[in-house]
Amino acid sequence: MAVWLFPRRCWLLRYPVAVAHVSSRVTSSFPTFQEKPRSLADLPHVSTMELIYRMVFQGFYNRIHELQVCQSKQQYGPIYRDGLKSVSVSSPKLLEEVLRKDDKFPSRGDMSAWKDYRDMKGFGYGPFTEEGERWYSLRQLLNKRMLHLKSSLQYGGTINEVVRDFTKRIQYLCQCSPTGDRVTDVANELYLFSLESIASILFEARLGCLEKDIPAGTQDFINAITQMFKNNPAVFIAPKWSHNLLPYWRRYIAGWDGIFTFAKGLIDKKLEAIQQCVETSLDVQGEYLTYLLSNTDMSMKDVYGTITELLLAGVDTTSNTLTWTLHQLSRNPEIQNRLYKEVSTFLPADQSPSATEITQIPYLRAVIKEVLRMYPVVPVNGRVVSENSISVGGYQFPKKTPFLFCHYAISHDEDTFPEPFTFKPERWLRDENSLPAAFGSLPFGFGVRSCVGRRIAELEMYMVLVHLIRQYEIKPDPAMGELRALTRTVLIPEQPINLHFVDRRCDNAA
Ligand code: HEM
Repeated sequence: MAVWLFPRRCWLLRYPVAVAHVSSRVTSSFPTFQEKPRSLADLPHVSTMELIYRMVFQGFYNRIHELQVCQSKQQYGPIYRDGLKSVSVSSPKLLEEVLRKDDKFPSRGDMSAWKDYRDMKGFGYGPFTEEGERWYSLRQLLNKRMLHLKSSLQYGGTINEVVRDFTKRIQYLCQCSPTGDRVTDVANELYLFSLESIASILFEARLGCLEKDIPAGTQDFINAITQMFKNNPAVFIAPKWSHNLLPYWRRYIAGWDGIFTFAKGLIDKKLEAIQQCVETSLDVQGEYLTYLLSNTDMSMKDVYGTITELLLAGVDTTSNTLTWTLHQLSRNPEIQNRLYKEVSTFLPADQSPSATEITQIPYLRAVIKEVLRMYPVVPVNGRVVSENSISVGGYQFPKKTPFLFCHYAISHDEDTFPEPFTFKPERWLRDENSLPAAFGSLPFGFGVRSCVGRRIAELEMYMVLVHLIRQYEIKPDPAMGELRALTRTVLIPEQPINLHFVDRRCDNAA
């Protein structure tokens, strides 16, 4: 069967992706710009059978990012049809071509699986699911209090408080460990941090994720998110008629139920508090949720949809990026040391740095940029360009062609990033003219539909890193071997990561 599906190409798959030559120079059927534009039909394409074989029998279902590298860089070139009716794009130049021709109200494509749940249960759409002019108005509203640098800095105090509790928790976990410095499953701890942090901004309330015992409702919510994301790819890929026949749909719906029940409970509680203030003529105090709730254009069902989507988007993304960061720093002591020195130079010791100070440390920013290049937390993204037919890479595409952006393959392109599998924050420190191509790594997306939480995510990540690095030297677990990534909608570590947090104030820190 393998021979039938991959007549002359299957040898490629025997090489581990991490060491394979990855270069956008592999442009087998890529036309030069002098040629007459070709059409969709001229593109190299993956058959649906091949895709199924790769996903199911070769196990790429969980490693879609690796499949991007195999298919786009080694087999089909930087633009091809991917077996699901989309056009895959995997070079910085082609990505730029598509994004610069994007619609006024960009669309990521079919979100019907997410919409179906909201329609079934009577919830409104949030920034992910909303489209067209309604999406645009919603984004205008959300951007004001979240995306603009000045407005995001106002959350510095809230995040600092959560970070302080997180470092206390790390200290407690270390003390409980047999060696006095070990934290097991760091990803889980960072997940709790990210959830506590984004919830404290959105709901203006603490959830208790960083306490010794996590409240039961919070744990149910965490489990519900995991369940929804785990079943999400199957729901997107499988035809609608199969939903009620196979178990994934039931699990998917149960996951969403848990997510919305939790978010709705917190929103309703806040609303009650606001109503009490109004009834007793007290000033209504608050930040994000209060701002949305007091916006008369938003119905309650839209508030539920919006806050829930913000909450969802703000947890796995930040926590996984932080997990990969600590993993890389533990494996690269010289980089960690440089970061420690720079942080110590920029910030006065033993003082909680302000949000403004923290966003101005070049090496800290470079470390996060490099982590997001190596592990783009959203490894696949897309656009459907509906307004005009467009030409990309010398091919002419009709309106409504769905494009899939292979961000993992793009940010591992050898021509843009020499030694793409090596962690080198210095890449991002050069002067503006010699920085890597702008579209080589776009972890937060591009344009008006890019990540609304970017500023908050950066602030959270910088703050927690500064606190950790000032207090601890982070060392790897010697028992841990190579660590691969899995695609679970976002890019996650394949196995739990344990780390040693050696207190710098003790003599045993190197
Ligand atoms: C490391 C952290 C994060 C990364 C790498 C990240 C990345 C992304 C990416 C790639 C997109 C799609 C952009 C596009 O299509 O062009 C996106 C969208 C989005 N992100 Fe983030 N994100 C992060 C954190 C957050 C946080 C903390 C929040 C919430 C406060 C958030 C909320 C959203 C929302 C609501 C959207 C949809 C925007 C829209 O469609 O209008 N993200 N993010």
